[in-house]
Order: sequence, then C-alpha cells, then structure tokens
Amino acid sequence: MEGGSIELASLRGVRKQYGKVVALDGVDLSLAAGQVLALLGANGAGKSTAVALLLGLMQPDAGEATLFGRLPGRLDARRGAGVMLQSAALQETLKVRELLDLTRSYYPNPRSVADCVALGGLDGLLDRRYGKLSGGQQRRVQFALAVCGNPRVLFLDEPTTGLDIEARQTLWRALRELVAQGCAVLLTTHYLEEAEALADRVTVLAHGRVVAAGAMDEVRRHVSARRIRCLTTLDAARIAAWPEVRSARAVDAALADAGAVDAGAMPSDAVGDRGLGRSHEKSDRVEIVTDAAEDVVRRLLAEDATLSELEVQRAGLADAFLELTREDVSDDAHREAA
Ligand SMILES: Nc1ncnc2c1ncn2[C@@H]1O[C@H](COP(=O)(O)OP(=O)(O)OP(=O)(O)O)[C@@H](O)[C@H]1O
Repeated sequence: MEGGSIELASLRGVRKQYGKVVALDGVDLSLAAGQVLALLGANGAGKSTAVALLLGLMQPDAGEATLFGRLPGRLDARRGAGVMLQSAALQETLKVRELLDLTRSYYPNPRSVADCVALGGLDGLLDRRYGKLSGGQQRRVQFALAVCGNPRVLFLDEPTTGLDIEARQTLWRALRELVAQGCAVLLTTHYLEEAEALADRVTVLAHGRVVAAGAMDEVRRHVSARRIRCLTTLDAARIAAWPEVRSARAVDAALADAGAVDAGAMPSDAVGDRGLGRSHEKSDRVEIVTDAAEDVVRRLLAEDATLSELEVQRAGLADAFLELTREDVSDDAHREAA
C-alpha cells in the first residue's frame, strides 16, 4: 500500500466461480483507512461478489481475502465492519429505535442513538415500524444500522439507490464525516457522479476482471478525450464526419448539464434540420467528443464565425468508465470456465 496508508481490507489474486460462471478472475483490491474506494462495474461485473468475499460470506476459489489482516468472517473482524448490502432482511414489525438498539447491542463500542439519527437522517422515524417505511426511508435506516457499531471499515453496496436528493446529500455528508474520522469505505455505485464526488480511489471491474485501478484522477486520465460544447450553426452530423471527431450530437438543453446550458438559448425548432449534413441559420447546442480538442476548436471557429459559448472540458469519470468497459470483451462467453 503506497503513501504509508493503513490497509484494512484486501483481495489478492481472487477467483470466484458460481458453477461455470467466473464472477471474479484474478482480482486485486485494497482498502485503506480514511479513504473511499469506489468499486465500479456494469451489472454482473462482480462487485457484490467482491464485497461478499471481503465480508467472509463466501470463500474465494483461489487467492486471498483479508479484513483487518485476517480471514474475513471471524467475529472480531466482523465487529469492526459495517455493512449495507443491496437488500436487507430486517424485522418489519420492529420500530426503528428497536432495530437500532438491537444492532448496537452486537458491538462493543456503538455510537449513540442520537449520532445514528444524525448520520442516517432519521429524524422523526425512530418510533415508526420498519415495514411501514418507504423504500428510501428503509435505506436510510439500513445506513444507520451499518454505521451504528462505529466501524473502521464500511461496505456500502449501492447505498443511495432509491434515495431522494436530500437523503443522498445527508448520506454523502455522513460518509465524508466518517472518512475524516479514519473510516475506510468500499462503495459500489452505478452513479458515477457519486463516485467522483466521494471516492479517493477507483477500481473498475468488467466481466470479473480489474480493467483499471488507481487514484480517481489517474483513472479519469485514462481517457484522452475532451468534451467540447458550443452554440453553432454547423450541423452535428457534419461535425461528426470530421476525422478527428469521435462523436458529435446536438444536445437538448433540457437534458444537458444544467450549469453549462442556458436553456433560453436553445431554439425551440432546433431539431428541424439535424442530421441532414448541412449548415443552417439557427444555432444548435452541440457536444463533441474528440482526442484533438485544439484542432477541432480551430476548425469550428474557422467554419462558423458566429460560434459562441465555447467550452472545452476534460472527460469525466463517466466517459472513462464507458471507454474502459467498452474495451473489454463485451460478451459473457469467455467467463464460462473451461
Ligand atoms: N449465487 C449465484 N449463483 C450463480 N451465479 C451468480 C450468483 N451470484 C452472482 N452470480 C453471477 O456472478 C456474476 C457477478 O455477479 P455480482 O452480483 O457479483 O455482480 P455485480 O457487479 O454486483 O452486479 P450488479 O451491479 O447487477 O449488482 C454475474 O454473472 C452473476 O449472474
């Protein structure tokens, strides 16, 4: 582990099969104190299997999983870990307060109920029966239960799925607080902006193999692409045919990044002559992805003297993720064990 960080959980050369399906194949990952590791991958990439191995819920077929330097699954290791899996089987008839008290009683050094309420955003829910809560409220309770034992390592498998914006922000705040206190977090998520906002390090799985791992910036840098946005009379289909352009499309202001787009600037009939391969009088907001941003910007300016609102951005994690996972063999056939 670089930088002297304390490794709290790891997979080394781990392989795991379910029958003929190879869920993980030679996977390494490492979780350090005071860091969030985002474990990313498409559906079925192997993320939940990795979490289950780190928790000792199952054993690897080859390689090694450790938690606090020991075999996961031992009671002392489990007591130092908090877990929020994709589904939770909790007593529906118990009140939230009873669930919290019960779970806190398993741990030697639990957080106070008030702390759990604050971290999970459970105000007003303590006396409600778990089974009567909404899906998002249940997720918040599950998060509070995951952190109530004061864990040194927290495993969160898609924790914010189904949460509204405010609840998601409460959870992000809580996570940042826990990490600042030295907690290690393994976060699986399909929300790449969430990984970007929270994670220090990223491991990307595709079909059970690690296709990228490193600091967030390193993984983002994996893609050389830049994203250019502008208002132009040039047609997106025509720009897309330029040799140095990977893709170009007219974007609907309503769908584009709210901060980057002035919806009022979007002509209502801009869709009209898209795709015809010719310039038109009205400006469309166009988004271009290219490896040669400077060349494309020069050509855009040369061909459209009225071009405005030019922006050039580095590709984000979402672009890197798509590129990384696209490079991998896209069918599942090779996962079948011989
Ligand atoms: N109990 C099981 N029995 C058989 N195959 C399984 C089992 N659990 C998972 N798999 C298979 O192993 C592969 C990895 O599954 P896993 O649940 O780890 O993926 P994931 O990345 O967590 O997916 P998702 O994003 O959909 O939650 C998939 O092909 C899945 O179908």
